[in-house]
Amino acid sequence: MLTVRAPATSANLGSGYDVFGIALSGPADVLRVEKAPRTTLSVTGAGSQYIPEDPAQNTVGAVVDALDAPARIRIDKGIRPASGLGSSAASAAAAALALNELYDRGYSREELVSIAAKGEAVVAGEAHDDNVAPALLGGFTVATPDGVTHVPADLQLVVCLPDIVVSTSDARAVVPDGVRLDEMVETVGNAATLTAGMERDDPYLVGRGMRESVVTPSRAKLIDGYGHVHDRALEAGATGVTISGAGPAVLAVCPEGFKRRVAAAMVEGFDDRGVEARAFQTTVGEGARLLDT
Ligand SMILES: Nc1ncnc2c1ncn2[C@@H]1O[C@H](COP(=O)(O)OP(=O)(O)O)[C@@H](O)[C@H]1O
Ligand SMILES: N[C@@H](CCOP(=O)(O)O)C(=O)O
Repeated sequence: MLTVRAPATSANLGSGYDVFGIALSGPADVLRVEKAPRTTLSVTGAGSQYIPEDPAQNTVGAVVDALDAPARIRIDKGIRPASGLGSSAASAAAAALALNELYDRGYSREELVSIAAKGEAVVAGEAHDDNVAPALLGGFTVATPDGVTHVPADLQLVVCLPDIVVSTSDARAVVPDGVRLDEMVETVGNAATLTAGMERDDPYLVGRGMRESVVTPSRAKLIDGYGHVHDRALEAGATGVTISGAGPAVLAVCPEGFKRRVAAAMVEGFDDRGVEARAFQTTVGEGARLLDT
C-alpha cells in the first residue's frame, strides 16, 4: 500500500487566469492506494458527502484509466470541494503520483500534470492544468499549452474560506467572452509584475501583480461580502487580495508577521456580512509527496 499527500492549490492569482497556480502548505488530501483487480473508491473527510465514489464521476477515476492502474483507493479529504482551493485537483494529483509509483509507470512529475488534468476534465468539462501543476510540482507554476514552468517561491499567505459553495463550472459561466485592448495591456503588466515578484519572493510585487479587472469582478458577485473582505484584508496589511481559483475562497498575500491580523480581519469581514468563514494561515508549499506508512 502507498500513501500520498497532495496539497490545496490556489489558481489564477488574479492576473493569471487559467495559467498561474501556487501550492499551499495546507490543507491537503491524503490518498491510500493498493493494487486491485478492479477500481473501488471510498471517500471520507471534508465535504465527502458531496463527492461521488463512482470512479467514472470522480477525478481519480480518469487518472486510473490514463495509467491503466486499477486499485483500491481511499481518499481522506482535507480540502472541501467547490472551495476554490483545488480540491478535485488535489485528489487527481495524488492519484497520479501514487499510481505511477504503485505500477512503476516511470512518468516524470511534469508528465503526470497532463495525466492528472484528465481528472479535472471530468468535473470541469475541460482539462485545465493550473491546479494540478502546482499540486504535483509545488511552488508557483505557469501552465500553458506549451508546458509548465515552475518557480520555487517563499511567500506568506492567508486563505479565507466562507461557508458558501461556488462550483467551478458556475464560476466559469460568468467569465466575459472577450477583453478590450486596454484590459489586456493592464493584465499583461500585472502578470509580469507578479512573476518577477515570485522569482524574488517579494510579497509587494506579487500583491500588486494580482490586480485584474475582467474575470475577478464578474466572479466577485458570486461571493457574498467579497468586496468588504478584500478591503479589510488590505487595511490589515495584506499586499494583495484576490479570489482563489473560481472561489469562494479568498487569497491574501502578506508581509512577514502580518498573517494573524489579516486572517482575523478576513473572518470578521465575512462575519460583518452574515457569512461564516474560516481562515488558513499558510505559505507557498511543496507538491504532492509519498508519506511513510
Ligand atoms: N476527488 C474529488 N475531490 C473533490 N471533488 C471531486 C472529486 N471528484 C469529483 N469531485 C466533484 O468535483 C466538484 C468540485 O470541483 P470544483 O467545483 O472544481 O471545486 P474545487 O475547486 O474545490 O476542486 C464537486 O462536484 C465534486 O463532487
Ligand atoms: N482556472 C480555473 C481554476 C479553478 O480552480 P478551483 O480551485 O476553483 O477549481 C478557474 O478559474 O476556473
